[in-house]
Amino acid sequence: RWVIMPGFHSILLRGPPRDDFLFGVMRLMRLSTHPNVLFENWANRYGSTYRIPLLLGSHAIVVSDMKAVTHIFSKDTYTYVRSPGFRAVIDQVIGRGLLWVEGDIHRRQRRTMNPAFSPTVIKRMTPAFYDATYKLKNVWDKMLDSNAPNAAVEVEMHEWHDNEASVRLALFPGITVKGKLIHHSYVLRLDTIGTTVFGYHFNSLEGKKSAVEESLRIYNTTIPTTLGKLALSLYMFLPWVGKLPTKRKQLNTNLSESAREMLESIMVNQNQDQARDSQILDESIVELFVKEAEDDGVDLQSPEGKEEVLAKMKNLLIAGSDAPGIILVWALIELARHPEIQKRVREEVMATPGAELEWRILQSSCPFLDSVLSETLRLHPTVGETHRMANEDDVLHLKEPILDSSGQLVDCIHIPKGTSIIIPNHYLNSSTSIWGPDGLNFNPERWMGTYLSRSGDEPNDAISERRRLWTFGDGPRICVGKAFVMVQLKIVLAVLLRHFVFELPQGPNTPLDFHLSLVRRPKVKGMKGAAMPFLISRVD
Ligand code: HEM
Repeated sequence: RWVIMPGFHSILLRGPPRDDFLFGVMRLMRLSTHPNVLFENWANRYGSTYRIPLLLGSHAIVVSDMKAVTHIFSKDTYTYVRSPGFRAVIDQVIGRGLLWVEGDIHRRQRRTMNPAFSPTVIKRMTPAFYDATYKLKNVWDKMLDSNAPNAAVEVEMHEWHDNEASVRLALFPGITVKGKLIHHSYVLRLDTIGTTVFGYHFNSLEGKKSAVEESLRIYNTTIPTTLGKLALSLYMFLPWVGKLPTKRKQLNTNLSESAREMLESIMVNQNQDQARDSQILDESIVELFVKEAEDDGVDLQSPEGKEEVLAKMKNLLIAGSDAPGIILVWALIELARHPEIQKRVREEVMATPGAELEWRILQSSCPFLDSVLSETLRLHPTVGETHRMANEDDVLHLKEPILDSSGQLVDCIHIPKGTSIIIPNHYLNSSTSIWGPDGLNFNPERWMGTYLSRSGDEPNDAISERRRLWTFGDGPRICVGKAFVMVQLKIVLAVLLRHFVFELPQGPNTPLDFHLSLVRRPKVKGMKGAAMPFLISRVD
Protein backbone atom coordinates (compact mmCIF):
# COMPACT_ATOMS: atom_id res chain seq x y z
CA ARG A 1 0.00 0.00 0.00
CA TRP A 2 1.39 3.38 -0.92
CA VAL A 3 0.56 6.85 0.21
CA ILE A 4 1.02 9.60 -2.32
CA MET A 5 1.24 13.08 -0.88
CA PRO A 6 0.37 16.07 -3.02
CA GLY A 7 3.05 18.60 -3.99
CA PHE A 8 6.69 18.04 -3.03
CA HIS A 9 6.03 14.80 -1.17
CA SER A 10 4.56 12.83 -4.06
CA ILE A 11 7.85 11.08 -4.62
CA LEU A 12 6.88 7.44 -4.73
CA LEU A 13 5.47 7.40 -8.23
CA ARG A 14 7.81 7.65 -11.18
CA GLY A 15 7.40 10.29 -13.86
CA PRO A 16 9.11 12.69 -16.26
CA PRO A 17 11.59 15.21 -14.87
CA ARG A 18 10.84 18.93 -14.54
CA ASP A 19 11.91 20.29 -17.94
CA ASP A 20 11.18 23.88 -16.95
CA PHE A 21 12.02 25.21 -13.52
CA LEU A 22 8.86 27.31 -13.25
CA PHE A 23 6.27 25.40 -15.26
CA GLY A 24 7.36 21.76 -14.99
CA VAL A 25 6.00 19.97 -18.07
CA MET A 26 3.02 22.31 -18.53
CA ARG A 27 4.37 24.13 -21.56
CA LEU A 28 5.38 20.83 -23.12
CA MET A 29 1.78 19.61 -22.78
CA ARG A 30 0.09 22.79 -23.96
CA LEU A 31 2.35 23.51 -26.92
CA SER A 32 2.92 19.94 -28.11
CA THR A 33 1.55 19.28 -31.61
CA HIS A 34 0.55 15.75 -30.57
CA PRO A 35 -0.07 15.70 -26.80
CA ASN A 36 -1.46 12.16 -27.06
CA VAL A 37 1.94 10.97 -28.29
CA LEU A 38 3.60 12.78 -25.39
CA PHE A 39 1.36 10.85 -22.96
CA GLU A 40 2.01 7.61 -24.87
CA ASN A 41 5.77 8.09 -24.45
CA TRP A 42 5.35 8.75 -20.74
CA ALA A 43 3.08 5.71 -20.28
CA ASN A 44 5.59 3.49 -22.10
CA ARG A 45 8.31 4.71 -19.82
CA TYR A 46 6.58 5.01 -16.43
CA GLY A 47 3.51 2.78 -16.65
CA SER A 48 -0.19 3.61 -16.72
CA THR A 49 -0.11 5.85 -13.63
CA TYR A 50 2.67 8.33 -12.97
CA ARG A 51 3.43 11.74 -11.60
CA ILE A 52 4.18 14.86 -13.62
CA PRO A 53 5.74 18.11 -12.37
CA LEU A 54 3.62 21.21 -12.84
CA LEU A 55 3.73 24.82 -11.79
CA LEU A 56 6.03 26.01 -8.98
CA GLY A 57 6.92 22.61 -7.58
CA SER A 58 3.37 21.19 -7.68
CA HIS A 59 2.50 17.84 -9.24
CA ALA A 60 -0.42 15.98 -10.76
CA ILE A 61 -0.98 12.26 -11.10
CA VAL A 62 -1.70 11.12 -14.63
CA VAL A 63 -4.07 8.14 -14.52
CA SER A 64 -4.49 6.06 -17.66
CA ASP A 65 -5.07 2.67 -16.02
CA MET A 66 -8.52 1.65 -17.28
CA LYS A 67 -9.82 0.37 -13.93
CA ALA A 68 -8.70 3.53 -12.11
CA VAL A 69 -10.02 5.84 -14.85
CA THR A 70 -13.44 4.17 -14.72
CA HIS A 71 -13.47 4.55 -10.95
CA ILE A 72 -12.59 8.28 -11.10
CA PHE A 73 -15.22 9.10 -13.70
CA SER A 74 -17.92 7.12 -11.94
CA LYS A 75 -17.34 8.89 -8.62
CA ASP A 76 -16.77 12.21 -10.31
CA THR A 77 -19.28 14.55 -8.77
CA TYR A 78 -18.53 13.49 -5.24
CA THR A 79 -14.94 12.38 -4.83
CA TYR A 80 -13.23 13.93 -7.85
CA VAL A 81 -14.27 17.47 -8.71
CA ARG A 82 -13.16 20.12 -11.16
CA SER A 83 -10.07 21.96 -9.88
CA PRO A 84 -10.58 25.46 -8.39
CA GLY A 85 -8.51 26.94 -11.26
CA PHE A 86 -10.64 25.31 -13.96
CA ARG A 87 -13.79 26.50 -12.21
CA ALA A 88 -12.36 30.03 -12.09
CA VAL A 89 -11.95 29.98 -15.91
CA ILE A 90 -15.50 28.61 -16.37
CA ASP A 91 -16.85 31.23 -13.99
CA GLN A 92 -15.16 34.01 -15.94
CA VAL A 93 -16.04 32.82 -19.43
CA ILE A 94 -19.40 31.10 -19.03
CA GLY A 95 -20.71 31.73 -15.53
CA ARG A 96 -21.97 29.45 -12.80
CA GLY A 97 -24.05 26.95 -14.79
CA LEU A 98 -23.78 23.18 -15.22
CA LEU A 99 -20.06 23.21 -16.00
CA TRP A 100 -19.29 25.05 -12.77
CA VAL A 101 -21.58 23.47 -10.18
CA GLU A 102 -20.66 20.34 -8.22
CA GLY A 103 -22.32 17.61 -6.14
CA ASP A 104 -26.07 17.67 -5.51
CA ILE A 105 -26.65 20.99 -7.30
CA HIS A 106 -25.01 19.50 -10.37
CA ARG A 107 -27.16 16.40 -10.14
CA ARG A 108 -30.30 18.53 -9.92
CA GLN A 109 -29.33 20.70 -12.91
CA ARG A 110 -28.65 17.59 -14.98
CA ARG A 111 -32.10 16.28 -14.08
CA THR A 112 -33.65 19.52 -15.30
CA MET A 113 -31.75 19.35 -18.56
CA ASN A 114 -32.39 15.67 -19.33
CA PRO A 115 -35.84 16.16 -20.92
CA ALA A 116 -34.32 18.60 -23.40
CA PHE A 117 -31.91 15.91 -24.70
CA SER A 118 -34.14 12.82 -24.61
CA PRO A 119 -34.32 10.60 -27.74
CA THR A 120 -37.90 11.81 -28.39
CA VAL A 121 -36.80 15.43 -28.42
CA ILE A 122 -33.73 14.73 -30.55
CA LYS A 123 -35.96 12.90 -33.00
CA ARG A 124 -38.10 16.04 -33.25
CA MET A 125 -34.95 18.09 -33.83
CA THR A 126 -33.99 16.26 -37.03
CA PRO A 127 -35.92 18.57 -39.41
CA ALA A 128 -34.12 21.55 -37.88
CA PHE A 129 -30.74 19.86 -38.44
CA TYR A 130 -31.68 19.27 -42.08
CA ASP A 131 -32.98 22.79 -42.42
CA ALA A 132 -29.73 24.43 -41.29
CA THR A 133 -27.63 22.09 -43.44
CA TYR A 134 -29.73 22.75 -46.56
CA LYS A 135 -29.38 26.49 -45.96
CA LEU A 136 -25.62 25.99 -46.02
CA LYS A 137 -25.91 23.85 -49.14
CA ASN A 138 -27.90 26.63 -50.84
CA VAL A 139 -25.22 29.19 -49.96
CA TRP A 140 -22.56 26.95 -51.50
CA ASP A 141 -24.72 26.19 -54.54
CA LYS A 142 -25.08 29.92 -55.18
CA MET A 143 -21.32 30.40 -54.86
CA LEU A 144 -20.71 27.62 -57.36
CA ASP A 145 -23.44 28.81 -59.77
CA SER A 146 -22.45 32.45 -59.77
CA ASN A 147 -18.85 31.72 -60.61
CA ALA A 148 -18.07 28.56 -62.48
CA PRO A 149 -20.45 25.65 -61.93
CA ASN A 150 -17.85 23.01 -62.60
CA ALA A 151 -14.98 24.64 -60.75
CA ALA A 152 -14.00 24.17 -57.14
CA VAL A 153 -14.74 26.99 -54.72
CA GLU A 154 -12.62 27.69 -51.70
CA VAL A 155 -14.66 27.98 -48.50
CA GLU A 156 -13.37 28.77 -45.07
CA MET A 157 -14.79 26.19 -42.70
CA HIS A 158 -13.91 27.65 -39.40
CA GLU A 159 -12.33 30.99 -39.31
CA TRP A 160 -14.73 33.74 -38.40
CA HIS A 161 -15.02 36.30 -41.19
CA ASP A 162 -17.42 39.04 -42.22
CA ASN A 163 -20.05 38.07 -44.76
CA GLU A 164 -18.41 40.48 -47.17
CA ALA A 165 -14.94 38.99 -46.79
CA SER A 166 -13.50 37.59 -49.95
CA VAL A 167 -12.70 34.04 -50.94
CA ARG A 168 -10.58 32.69 -53.70
CA LEU A 169 -12.29 30.65 -56.34
CA ALA A 170 -10.01 28.00 -57.69
CA LEU A 171 -11.09 28.22 -61.32
CA PHE A 172 -7.71 27.13 -62.55
CA PRO A 173 -4.60 26.61 -60.52
CA GLY A 174 -3.09 29.97 -59.75
CA ILE A 175 -6.11 32.06 -60.81
CA THR A 176 -8.22 33.52 -58.06
CA VAL A 177 -11.54 35.34 -58.19
CA LYS A 178 -13.21 37.25 -55.38
CA GLY A 179 -16.48 35.97 -53.96
CA LYS A 180 -18.46 36.08 -50.75
CA LEU A 181 -17.66 34.10 -47.67
CA ILE A 182 -19.70 33.04 -44.71
CA HIS A 183 -18.12 31.44 -41.67
CA HIS A 184 -19.85 28.24 -42.57
CA SER A 185 -19.23 25.84 -39.82
CA TYR A 186 -19.95 28.28 -37.01
CA VAL A 187 -23.20 29.70 -38.36
CA LEU A 188 -24.38 26.17 -38.96
CA ARG A 189 -23.89 25.42 -35.31
CA LEU A 190 -25.36 28.67 -34.04
CA ASP A 191 -28.47 28.22 -36.15
CA THR A 192 -29.08 24.62 -35.13
CA ILE A 193 -28.45 25.09 -31.44
CA GLY A 194 -30.66 28.19 -31.47
CA THR A 195 -33.56 26.45 -33.12
CA THR A 196 -33.28 23.11 -31.43
CA VAL A 197 -32.17 23.86 -27.90
CA PHE A 198 -33.59 27.33 -27.29
CA GLY A 199 -36.47 27.26 -29.78
CA TYR A 200 -35.10 30.49 -31.24
CA HIS A 201 -34.12 31.41 -34.80
CA PHE A 202 -30.78 33.20 -35.11
CA ASN A 203 -30.89 33.10 -38.92
CA SER A 204 -27.13 33.57 -39.16
CA LEU A 205 -27.06 31.71 -42.47
CA GLU A 206 -29.35 34.38 -43.87
CA GLY A 207 -26.80 36.97 -42.86
CA LYS A 208 -28.42 38.15 -39.61
CA LYS A 209 -25.66 39.25 -37.23
CA SER A 210 -25.50 38.91 -33.50
CA ALA A 211 -23.15 40.39 -30.92
CA VAL A 212 -22.29 36.94 -29.58
CA GLU A 213 -21.23 35.80 -33.03
CA GLU A 214 -18.96 38.81 -33.38
CA SER A 215 -17.49 38.22 -29.93
CA LEU A 216 -16.85 34.55 -30.72
CA ARG A 217 -15.19 35.57 -33.99
CA ILE A 218 -12.79 37.94 -32.24
CA TYR A 219 -12.29 35.46 -29.43
CA ASN A 220 -11.29 32.68 -31.75
CA THR A 221 -9.18 34.61 -34.24
CA THR A 222 -7.08 36.55 -31.73
CA ILE A 223 -3.74 34.82 -31.58
CA PRO A 224 -2.67 34.58 -27.94
CA THR A 225 0.63 36.30 -27.09
CA THR A 226 3.32 34.20 -25.38
CA LEU A 227 2.25 35.83 -22.12
CA GLY A 228 -1.40 35.04 -22.96
CA LYS A 229 -0.57 31.38 -23.61
CA LEU A 230 1.17 31.15 -20.27
CA ALA A 231 -1.70 32.92 -18.50
CA LEU A 232 -4.10 30.39 -20.03
CA SER A 233 -2.05 27.53 -18.54
CA LEU A 234 -1.67 29.32 -15.23
CA TYR A 235 -5.42 29.89 -14.77
CA MET A 236 -5.87 26.23 -13.99
CA PHE A 237 -3.51 26.35 -11.06
CA LEU A 238 -3.62 29.94 -9.84
CA PRO A 239 -7.20 31.22 -10.11
CA TRP A 240 -6.15 34.82 -9.33
CA VAL A 241 -4.32 34.96 -12.69
CA GLY A 242 -7.81 35.21 -14.24
CA LYS A 243 -8.24 38.58 -12.53
CA LEU A 244 -5.17 40.16 -14.19
CA PRO A 245 -6.15 42.74 -16.85
CA THR A 246 -4.93 40.70 -19.84
CA LYS A 247 -6.30 40.99 -23.38
CA ARG A 248 -7.77 37.50 -23.01
CA LYS A 249 -9.65 38.60 -19.90
CA GLN A 250 -11.17 41.45 -21.90
CA LEU A 251 -12.17 38.99 -24.63
CA ASN A 252 -13.69 36.68 -22.01
CA THR A 253 -15.68 39.57 -20.60
CA ASN A 254 -16.89 40.70 -24.05
CA LEU A 255 -17.95 37.17 -24.94
CA SER A 256 -19.75 36.75 -21.68
CA GLU A 257 -21.52 40.12 -21.95
CA SER A 258 -22.65 39.64 -25.54
CA ALA A 259 -23.97 36.14 -24.73
CA ARG A 260 -25.88 37.68 -21.83
CA GLU A 261 -27.42 40.38 -24.02
CA MET A 262 -28.48 37.86 -26.63
CA LEU A 263 -29.95 35.46 -24.14
CA GLU A 264 -31.83 38.27 -22.41
CA SER A 265 -33.44 39.01 -25.74
CA ILE A 266 -34.36 35.33 -26.05
CA MET A 267 -36.05 35.53 -22.67
CA VAL A 268 -38.01 38.63 -23.71
CA ASN A 269 -39.06 36.99 -26.96
CA GLN A 270 -39.91 33.87 -25.04
CA ASN A 271 -42.26 35.84 -22.82
CA GLN A 272 -43.87 37.41 -25.85
CA ASP A 273 -44.00 34.03 -27.54
CA GLN A 274 -42.19 35.43 -30.56
CA ALA A 275 -39.41 33.88 -32.62
CA ARG A 276 -40.25 30.65 -30.85
CA ASP A 277 -40.35 27.24 -32.38
CA SER A 278 -42.46 25.20 -30.01
CA GLN A 279 -42.57 22.21 -32.35
CA ILE A 280 -39.42 20.72 -30.90
CA LEU A 281 -39.82 20.92 -27.16
CA ASP A 282 -43.11 20.85 -25.30
CA GLU A 283 -41.33 23.18 -22.96
CA SER A 284 -38.26 25.03 -24.18
CA ILE A 285 -35.07 24.63 -22.21
CA VAL A 286 -35.47 28.25 -21.09
CA GLU A 287 -38.85 27.36 -19.58
CA LEU A 288 -37.31 24.35 -17.84
CA PHE A 289 -34.65 26.60 -16.31
CA VAL A 290 -37.19 29.20 -15.26
CA LYS A 291 -39.34 26.50 -13.64
CA GLU A 292 -36.32 25.11 -11.77
CA ALA A 293 -35.46 28.59 -10.46
CA GLU A 294 -39.06 29.18 -9.36
CA ASP A 295 -39.11 25.82 -7.54
CA ASP A 296 -35.97 26.97 -5.72
CA GLY A 297 -37.72 30.17 -4.67
CA VAL A 298 -35.41 32.33 -6.82
CA ASP A 299 -36.79 35.80 -7.63
CA LEU A 300 -36.52 35.99 -11.41
CA GLN A 301 -37.07 39.72 -11.42
CA SER A 302 -33.93 40.25 -9.32
CA PRO A 303 -30.59 40.68 -11.14
CA GLU A 304 -29.18 37.62 -9.29
CA GLY A 305 -32.17 35.46 -10.23
CA LYS A 306 -31.92 36.48 -13.88
CA GLU A 307 -28.16 35.90 -13.82
CA GLU A 308 -28.70 32.34 -12.56
CA VAL A 309 -30.92 31.39 -15.50
CA LEU A 310 -28.66 33.21 -17.94
CA ALA A 311 -25.58 31.34 -16.66
CA LYS A 312 -27.29 28.01 -17.34
CA MET A 313 -28.25 29.10 -20.85
CA LYS A 314 -24.75 30.45 -21.58
CA ASN A 315 -23.29 27.09 -20.54
CA LEU A 316 -25.32 25.31 -23.17
CA LEU A 317 -24.74 27.91 -25.84
CA ILE A 318 -20.97 28.05 -25.45
CA ALA A 319 -20.36 24.36 -24.61
CA GLY A 320 -22.61 23.33 -27.49
CA SER A 321 -21.60 25.70 -30.27
CA ASP A 322 -17.84 25.30 -30.60
CA ALA A 323 -16.96 21.61 -30.25
CA PRO A 324 -19.40 20.25 -32.88
CA GLY A 325 -17.97 22.62 -35.50
CA ILE A 326 -14.40 21.59 -34.73
CA ILE A 327 -15.34 17.90 -35.03
CA LEU A 328 -17.10 18.60 -38.33
CA VAL A 329 -13.97 20.32 -39.64
CA TRP A 330 -11.84 17.37 -38.50
CA ALA A 331 -14.17 14.89 -40.22
CA LEU A 332 -13.87 16.84 -43.47
CA ILE A 333 -10.09 17.09 -43.09
CA GLU A 334 -9.81 13.31 -42.65
CA LEU A 335 -12.11 12.71 -45.64
CA ALA A 336 -10.07 15.11 -47.77
CA ARG A 337 -6.87 13.39 -46.66
CA HIS A 338 -8.37 10.01 -47.59
CA PRO A 339 -10.28 10.51 -50.88
CA GLU A 340 -11.02 6.76 -51.17
CA ILE A 341 -12.77 6.81 -47.77
CA GLN A 342 -14.70 9.96 -48.77
CA LYS A 343 -15.84 8.18 -51.95
CA ARG A 344 -16.96 5.12 -49.99
CA VAL A 345 -19.04 7.17 -47.50
CA ARG A 346 -20.63 9.12 -50.37
CA GLU A 347 -21.54 5.88 -52.14
CA GLU A 348 -23.07 4.55 -48.93
CA VAL A 349 -25.12 7.72 -48.36
CA MET A 350 -26.27 7.85 -51.99
CA ALA A 351 -27.30 4.20 -51.92
CA THR A 352 -29.60 4.91 -48.98
CA PRO A 353 -33.14 5.42 -50.27
CA GLY A 354 -34.75 8.86 -49.97
CA ALA A 355 -33.16 12.28 -50.11
CA GLU A 356 -33.01 12.45 -46.34
CA LEU A 357 -32.32 9.90 -43.68
CA GLU A 358 -35.48 9.83 -41.63
CA TRP A 359 -35.18 9.00 -37.94
CA ARG A 360 -35.59 5.22 -38.23
CA ILE A 361 -33.14 4.99 -41.14
CA LEU A 362 -30.78 7.38 -39.41
CA GLN A 363 -30.54 4.97 -36.50
CA SER A 364 -29.81 1.87 -38.51
CA SER A 365 -28.31 2.91 -41.85
CA CYS A 366 -24.92 4.12 -43.07
CA PRO A 367 -22.65 2.11 -40.74
CA PHE A 368 -19.57 3.36 -42.57
CA LEU A 369 -20.59 7.00 -42.01
CA ASP A 370 -21.05 6.13 -38.32
CA SER A 371 -17.56 4.62 -38.34
CA VAL A 372 -16.06 7.74 -39.91
CA LEU A 373 -17.71 9.83 -37.21
CA SER A 374 -16.48 7.57 -34.39
CA GLU A 375 -12.99 7.49 -35.84
CA THR A 376 -12.92 11.30 -36.08
CA LEU A 377 -14.10 11.66 -32.50
CA ARG A 378 -11.49 9.09 -31.42
CA LEU A 379 -8.53 10.82 -33.01
CA HIS A 380 -9.56 14.44 -32.53
CA PRO A 381 -11.24 14.96 -29.18
CA THR A 382 -11.78 18.66 -28.49
CA VAL A 383 -10.89 18.11 -24.83
CA GLY A 384 -7.52 16.34 -24.72
CA GLU A 385 -7.30 15.89 -20.94
CA THR A 386 -9.72 15.87 -18.02
CA HIS A 387 -8.46 17.69 -14.94
CA ARG A 388 -9.88 16.73 -11.56
CA MET A 389 -9.01 17.22 -7.90
CA ALA A 390 -9.62 14.67 -5.14
CA ASN A 391 -12.24 16.18 -2.86
CA GLU A 392 -11.62 13.55 -0.19
CA ASP A 393 -9.15 10.74 0.49
CA ASP A 394 -9.57 7.80 -1.88
CA VAL A 395 -7.91 4.60 -3.05
CA LEU A 396 -7.20 3.76 -6.68
CA HIS A 397 -6.98 0.08 -7.56
CA LEU A 398 -5.01 -0.54 -10.74
CA LYS A 399 -5.73 -3.12 -13.40
CA GLU A 400 -2.04 -3.38 -14.28
CA PRO A 401 0.51 -3.05 -11.47
CA ILE A 402 3.17 -0.35 -11.92
CA LEU A 403 6.71 0.06 -10.69
CA ASP A 404 7.20 2.79 -8.11
CA SER A 405 10.34 4.89 -7.83
CA SER A 406 12.06 2.29 -5.65
CA GLY A 407 11.42 -0.46 -8.22
CA GLN A 408 8.59 -2.21 -6.32
CA LEU A 409 5.38 -3.36 -8.01
CA VAL A 410 2.22 -1.66 -6.71
CA ASP A 411 -1.40 -2.19 -7.68
CA CYS A 412 -3.11 0.16 -5.27
CA ILE A 413 -2.56 3.86 -4.63
CA HIS A 414 -3.91 6.02 -1.84
CA ILE A 415 -4.95 9.43 -3.08
CA PRO A 416 -5.12 12.11 -0.38
CA LYS A 417 -7.65 14.94 -0.56
CA GLY A 418 -6.33 17.82 -2.69
CA THR A 419 -4.37 15.64 -5.15
CA SER A 420 -4.53 16.88 -8.75
CA ILE A 421 -5.46 14.18 -11.25
CA ILE A 422 -5.16 14.28 -15.03
CA ILE A 423 -6.95 11.73 -17.23
CA PRO A 424 -5.42 11.83 -20.73
CA ASN A 425 -8.61 11.33 -22.83
CA HIS A 426 -6.81 11.79 -26.15
CA TYR A 427 -4.14 9.23 -25.25
CA LEU A 428 -6.80 6.72 -24.09
CA ASN A 429 -8.55 7.21 -27.43
CA SER A 430 -5.47 6.52 -29.51
CA SER A 431 -2.93 4.57 -27.45
CA THR A 432 -1.28 1.80 -29.45
CA SER A 433 -1.38 -0.45 -26.39
CA ILE A 434 -5.20 -0.27 -26.40
CA TRP A 435 -6.01 0.24 -30.10
CA GLY A 436 -3.21 -1.77 -31.68
CA PRO A 437 -0.26 -0.67 -33.83
CA ASP A 438 -2.50 1.47 -36.06
CA GLY A 439 -3.96 3.34 -33.09
CA LEU A 440 -2.74 6.68 -34.42
CA ASN A 441 -4.02 6.14 -37.96
CA PHE A 442 -7.40 7.17 -39.34
CA ASN A 443 -9.01 3.81 -39.99
CA PRO A 444 -12.84 3.85 -39.81
CA GLU A 445 -12.84 0.16 -40.71
CA ARG A 446 -11.94 -0.60 -37.08
CA TRP A 447 -15.51 0.33 -36.09
CA MET A 448 -17.14 -2.04 -38.59
CA GLY A 449 -18.32 -5.44 -37.37
CA THR A 450 -15.72 -7.25 -39.46
CA TYR A 451 -12.85 -5.68 -37.56
CA LEU A 452 -14.14 -6.98 -34.25
CA SER A 453 -14.94 -10.47 -35.45
CA ARG A 454 -11.54 -10.66 -37.18
CA SER A 455 -9.88 -10.80 -33.78
CA GLY A 456 -11.90 -13.99 -33.19
CA ASP A 457 -12.12 -13.62 -29.44
CA GLU A 458 -14.89 -11.14 -28.71
CA PRO A 459 -16.30 -10.19 -26.38
CA ASN A 460 -13.36 -9.55 -24.10
CA ASP A 461 -11.94 -6.67 -22.12
CA ALA A 462 -9.45 -5.59 -24.75
CA ILE A 463 -12.20 -5.25 -27.34
CA SER A 464 -14.60 -3.36 -25.15
CA GLU A 465 -11.76 -0.99 -24.19
CA ARG A 466 -11.03 -0.53 -27.85
CA ARG A 467 -14.60 0.49 -28.50
CA ARG A 468 -14.60 3.01 -25.67
CA LEU A 469 -14.39 6.68 -26.60
CA TRP A 470 -13.34 9.22 -24.01
CA THR A 471 -14.15 12.25 -26.19
CA PHE A 472 -17.29 13.12 -24.22
CA GLY A 473 -15.92 12.18 -20.78
CA ASP A 474 -17.83 9.60 -18.77
CA GLY A 475 -19.91 9.13 -15.63
CA PRO A 476 -22.25 11.72 -14.10
CA ARG A 477 -20.53 14.57 -15.92
CA ILE A 478 -20.53 12.98 -19.36
CA CYS A 479 -21.31 15.57 -22.06
CA VAL A 480 -24.99 16.39 -21.92
CA GLY A 481 -25.06 17.07 -25.68
CA LYS A 482 -23.53 13.75 -26.80
CA ALA A 483 -26.65 12.18 -28.37
CA PHE A 484 -27.65 15.56 -29.84
CA VAL A 485 -24.31 16.06 -31.56
CA MET A 486 -24.03 12.51 -32.90
CA VAL A 487 -27.34 12.90 -34.75
CA GLN A 488 -26.50 16.45 -35.86
CA LEU A 489 -23.09 15.51 -37.27
CA LYS A 490 -24.44 12.44 -39.04
CA ILE A 491 -27.08 14.53 -40.79
CA VAL A 492 -24.71 17.36 -41.71
CA LEU A 493 -22.13 14.94 -43.14
CA ALA A 494 -24.75 12.88 -44.99
CA VAL A 495 -26.20 15.95 -46.73
CA LEU A 496 -22.88 17.64 -47.50
CA LEU A 497 -21.23 14.49 -48.83
CA ARG A 498 -24.20 13.70 -51.02
CA HIS A 499 -23.72 17.01 -52.83
CA PHE A 500 -20.11 18.15 -52.49
CA VAL A 501 -16.57 16.84 -52.82
CA PHE A 502 -14.10 18.17 -50.25
CA GLU A 503 -10.41 18.74 -50.90
CA LEU A 504 -7.64 20.45 -48.95
CA PRO A 505 -6.02 23.48 -50.62
CA GLN A 506 -2.70 21.72 -51.25
CA GLY A 507 -4.09 18.22 -51.73
CA PRO A 508 -4.34 15.32 -49.25
CA ASN A 509 -0.93 16.06 -47.77
CA THR A 510 -1.61 19.74 -46.99
CA PRO A 511 0.46 20.42 -43.87
CA LEU A 512 -1.65 21.23 -40.81
CA ASP A 513 -0.96 22.99 -37.57
CA PHE A 514 -3.18 23.93 -34.64
CA HIS A 515 -4.54 27.23 -33.40
CA LEU A 516 -4.68 27.59 -29.65
CA SER A 517 -7.56 29.44 -28.00
CA LEU A 518 -9.49 27.84 -25.15
CA VAL A 519 -9.55 24.66 -27.24
CA ARG A 520 -7.30 23.60 -30.08
CA ARG A 521 -8.56 23.90 -33.62
CA PRO A 522 -6.84 22.65 -36.79
CA LYS A 523 -5.48 25.15 -39.30
CA VAL A 524 -3.47 25.05 -42.47
CA LYS A 525 0.19 25.45 -41.55
CA GLY A 526 1.59 28.87 -42.30
CA MET A 527 -1.81 30.59 -42.62
CA LYS A 528 -2.79 33.41 -40.31
CA GLY A 529 -5.20 32.71 -37.45
CA ALA A 530 -7.36 29.59 -37.41
CA ALA A 531 -7.68 29.49 -41.22
CA MET A 532 -9.00 26.14 -42.48
CA PRO A 533 -10.02 26.54 -46.12
CA PHE A 534 -11.42 23.67 -48.21
CA LEU A 535 -11.94 23.41 -51.94
CA ILE A 536 -15.49 22.28 -52.61
CA SER A 537 -16.91 21.15 -55.92
CA ARG A 538 -20.16 19.42 -56.98
CA VAL A 539 -20.47 15.68 -56.98
CA ASP A 540 -20.56 14.61 -60.65
C1 HEM B 1 -18.62 16.91 -30.66
C2 HEM B 1 -19.08 17.79 -29.82
C3 HEM B 1 -18.85 17.79 -28.34
C4 HEM B 1 -17.79 17.31 -27.62
C5 HEM B 1 -16.54 16.63 -28.16
C6 HEM B 1 -18.07 17.58 -26.23
C7 HEM B 1 -17.25 17.20 -25.18
C8 HEM B 1 -17.54 17.42 -23.86
C9 HEM B 1 -16.69 17.04 -22.76
C10 HEM B 1 -15.35 16.32 -22.87
C11 HEM B 1 -17.30 17.43 -21.61
C12 HEM B 1 -16.74 17.35 -20.22
C13 HEM B 1 -17.01 16.08 -19.47
C14 HEM B 1 -16.27 16.10 -18.15
O1 HEM B 1 -15.93 17.13 -17.58
O2 HEM B 1 -15.98 15.00 -17.70
C15 HEM B 1 -18.54 18.06 -21.98
C16 HEM B 1 -19.44 18.58 -21.09
C17 HEM B 1 -20.55 19.28 -21.46
N1 HEM B 1 -21.05 19.44 -22.74
FE1 HEM B 1 -20.24 18.76 -24.42
N2 HEM B 1 -19.29 18.21 -26.13
C18 HEM B 1 -19.80 18.36 -27.40
C19 HEM B 1 -21.03 18.90 -27.75
C20 HEM B 1 -21.91 19.46 -26.88
C21 HEM B 1 -23.21 19.99 -27.23
C22 HEM B 1 -23.80 20.00 -28.64
C23 HEM B 1 -23.76 20.49 -26.09
C24 HEM B 1 -25.10 21.15 -25.87
C25 HEM B 1 -26.06 21.21 -26.74
C26 HEM B 1 -22.81 20.24 -25.01
C27 HEM B 1 -23.00 20.61 -23.70
C28 HEM B 1 -22.18 20.22 -22.67
C29 HEM B 1 -22.44 20.57 -21.27
C30 HEM B 1 -23.57 21.44 -20.75
C31 HEM B 1 -21.42 19.96 -20.51
C32 HEM B 1 -21.26 19.97 -19.00
C33 HEM B 1 -21.80 18.66 -18.45
C34 HEM B 1 -21.66 18.55 -16.93
O3 HEM B 1 -20.72 19.12 -16.36
O4 HEM B 1 -22.48 17.84 -16.36
N3 HEM B 1 -21.71 19.61 -25.53
N4 HEM B 1 -18.67 18.04 -23.35
